[in-house]
Formats: sequence, structure tokens, C-alpha cells
Amino acid sequence: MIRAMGLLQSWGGFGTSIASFIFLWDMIRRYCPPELIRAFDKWARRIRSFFYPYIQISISEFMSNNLKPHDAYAAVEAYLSVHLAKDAKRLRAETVTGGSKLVLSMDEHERVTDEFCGVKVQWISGKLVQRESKYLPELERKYYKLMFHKKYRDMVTDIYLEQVIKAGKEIQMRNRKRKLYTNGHSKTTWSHIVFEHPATFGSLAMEVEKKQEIVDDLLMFRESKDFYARIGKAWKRGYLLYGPPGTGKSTMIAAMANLLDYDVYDLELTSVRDNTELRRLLAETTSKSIIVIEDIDCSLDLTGQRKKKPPEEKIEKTKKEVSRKDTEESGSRVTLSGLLNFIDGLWSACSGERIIVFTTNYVDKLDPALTRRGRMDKHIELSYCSFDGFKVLAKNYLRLDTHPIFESIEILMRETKIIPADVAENLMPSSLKEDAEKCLLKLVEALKQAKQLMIKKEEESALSEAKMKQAADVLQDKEDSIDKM
Ligand SMILES: Nc1ncnc2c1ncn2[C@@H]1O[C@H](COP(=O)(O)OP(=O)(O)OP(=O)(O)O)[C@@H](O)[C@H]1O
Ligand SMILES: [Mg+2]
Repeated sequence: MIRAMGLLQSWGGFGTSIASFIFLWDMIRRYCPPELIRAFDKWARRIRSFFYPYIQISISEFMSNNLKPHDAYAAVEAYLSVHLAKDAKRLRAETVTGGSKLVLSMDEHERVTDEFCGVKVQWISGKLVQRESKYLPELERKYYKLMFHKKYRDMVTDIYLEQVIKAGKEIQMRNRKRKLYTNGHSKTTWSHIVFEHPATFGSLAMEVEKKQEIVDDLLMFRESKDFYARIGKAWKRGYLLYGPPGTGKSTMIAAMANLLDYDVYDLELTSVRDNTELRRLLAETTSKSIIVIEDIDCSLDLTGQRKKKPPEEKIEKTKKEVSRKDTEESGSRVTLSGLLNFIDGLWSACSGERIIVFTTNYVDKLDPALTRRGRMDKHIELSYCSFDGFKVLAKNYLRLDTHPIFESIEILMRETKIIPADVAENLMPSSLKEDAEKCLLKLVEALKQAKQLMIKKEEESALSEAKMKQAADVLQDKEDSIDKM
């Protein structure tokens, strides 16, 4: 009993000394000049590290020199919130900008343990409140501290930390909202909106094998960082999508971005003043992005002057003609050589993966410099709707795998041409009451009309050919009679 009393007394004494120490330390912090406290801290740390076998690495929320957010801090935070936050006792719940999902992270002064190749390391979250001078407000800087035994120094600094940052960046990439950047309306810089296009390769009407080949190609590109480094080529890939209007070129670009989880830069060449501006815009694009130049044939030519389209294409008054006119008015002087120089030259030096996609309705009209192999790695033709393509659309729009009307649709599709955009329009119910069968009948009607139009056109062209031949024969007869005279 007496011993217990003595123990309590001594604990009481210990408590009192701790309280006096805290009081004394508080007084020192409050009244001593900050320089003196910093010097004291420094020496105290040196003495401690002499006896203490652990190493600490701090990763601060902001860079110490310019107060810019520190990328590594954000990556560590993402890594910890996914892999270790659940082990912490106190958590912070926050929504990611623009999202509704709650993300959990460690609250301040929490401690979690991670294990890497049998080595245990500790992460500690903290907050530092600093005042640079007494005239400035206090600054709060959050930080993560990594603690490990000094015998694992090389392994942790060379391998573990690198892997944490890499994994963290991948998590950030997955959590971020993707963006669609544009440079339209005579803007000299990129402006962006959130990219939320629902297109996927699953919803794209196309032959199954062809679609799978494109998907495989894209996925292989994404995973080929080391391969590109080994062969000494920049990690870039060019796709040329060509085909008539409404065959799904823009839809495929959205599906590519969704598959790879990339941002999209929609480059409006007609708004770019000259090659210098083009170079700057392309250099500003970020890694993991698709740079799109739609209707490349209408946007520029080799000489920098506008191309003249053949008469039959002029009939179609599309946005493309308007954009060409815009270029003339805005005085864009971007040349094909300028674009190609950039793709082959400076752009290759930008780090990270990028995909560049050109689209055109008239692949034959393109300059061979643009279509040669090595420049555009893959040429993809998007053409009129096949029966396979129709089945994808019927499944998506009407949830139908089969129907008795499919047979007549298949026969009509073999006899005539229809673009997927028209098939999609017919399969779209115009009211809640319109059922799947009505939509299929609408499509049958559209196919019949397209067939009639095709027959009429063929007849007309046969007639004009016959007339031309007749006129040529008359001319020949005249020439023959002149010769005889
Ligand atoms: N292959 C396809 N699969 C699914 N839907 C398609 C396909 N092609 C066209 N569509 C539908 O038609 C619409 C127009 O297609 P899209 O804009 O992709 O055509 P495009 O080939 O880019 O045309 P343009 O040459 O005029 O730019 C899309 O919104 C989509 O609903
Ligand atoms: Mg398009």
C-alpha cells in the first residue's frame, strides 16, 4: 500500500514536471525571438538524429520557394487515401472538385503503416503553422512525413517512393474529371469544359473484328511506354479517320478518349493565325490526351491558300465550307508543312503519351505528305452501315437482338447504302408510344427510299453518259466529213 502510494506520488511528481515543462516551452515559444527558436529546433534535431535510427522524409503541400502546390504531395495523398486511409482512426471526408463522390483521407496527426517488400514504413500526417514575419498572417502547411529505419534508406528513396508517386498519379488520373479543350472563336489559348461524351466502342456501329483491332491497338499503345523508349521513338500515335459524313468519325474519337481515359484537344486550325501560334498551342497540350483536327482537307493546304473543292462537293453546304470561309476572313496562315514539322519535330520532344487524330470525308484529296506511313500510323475507314453495324444500333436503341423484320433489313442493306447516322435516326423512337417494330419499319422505309434514289441516280448517270457518247459521235462524224472535204 505504502509502495503504491509512493508510486502515485512519484507519478504525480512526473505529471507536474511535464506540465511545468510544457508551460516553460510555451513561454519560450511565445516570448523568444523566432530566430532563436529555429536555431534551438535545429540543434535539438541534430542531437536527436545522432541517437535515433529512423529517417524522416517530409512532403509538404506547397513548394517551399514559390508556394505552388506540390505535385508529389497530391500524389501521396491520393495513394494514402486509397491504400491506407482505412487503417487510420480519424479520417477527413472531402468531395473532389466538381464531383459528388466522397474521398477519404487521413486527418491531421494520424499515423498509418505501409509494407513494401517486407519493410515497414510509417506515414504521418501533420500541419505546420508558420509566420514568416510578424506583419504577415499565419500560413498553414499540411505535410506527410515518411518514417523508416535508416538501413532501408536506398530501397525506400529509390524504389518505394517512386512507386507511391506513380500509383498516386494513376489514382489522381482516374479520379479527375476529363476535359475537352477547344481553341475556337479566334481564341489564342485553349479553353476547356468537362468532357462527358457517352460514346463507347460498344455503342459504335462497326464490324466486330475491325472494332476489336482498333481497341487492341489503342490499349497496346497506352501500355507501350518502355517499348517506345527502347526503339527511340516518341510515345505518339497518329490515326487518320476517313469516310462519308455521319459514319461515326467524331463518335469514334469520343469512344477512344473514354477507352483510354484521355483528355481531348479539339484543334480548330482555321482559328490559328500562323505556324508559331500552332506550335505554341500544341506544346501546351498535356500528356494523356488526344489532339483532334477534324476535316483536315478543309482546314489547310500546302501553300497556305484555300483549296478549291470539286464541283460535286460544292453542292453540299456544310459547316466545313463555312469554316474554310472563316479561315479566309481571319487570315489563318497555317501551312501543312508547318503542321507536319511540328508533328515530326518539336512535338516529339514533349514528354508523355499523345494521340493525334485527323478526320476527313475525302481521303483521296489529302496531300500524300499527310497520309504517308509513319506519319499517320493507322488509317481507319468508317463507311456505310453494314448489317453487323445495324445489329449494334438495334441492340443499343431498341434492346433487340433479333426480330423477323431484320431479314428484310439485311437484304435491303446489301442492295443500297445508308450511313449509320441515318440508321440511328430511324431507330430513335420519336415518342414514348413508338415501339421497336415501328422504328424498324421506319428504317425499312428509309432503306427503300435510299434504294429508289440510288436507282434513279444510276439511270440519270447512264442517260447522261449516253448523251455524252451521242454528242461525241456527232462531233466525230462532223470531223470525219470535214476531213473528207
Ligand atoms: N458508326 C456509328 N455508330 C454509332 N452511331 C453512329 C455511327 N455513325 C454515326 N452515328 C450517329 O450519328 C451521329 C453523327 O455521327 P458523327 O458525328 O460521329 O459522324 P462523322 O463521321 O463525324 O460526320 P462528319 O464527317 O460530318 O463529321 C452521332 O451522334 C451518332 O449518334
Ligand atoms: Mg465529325
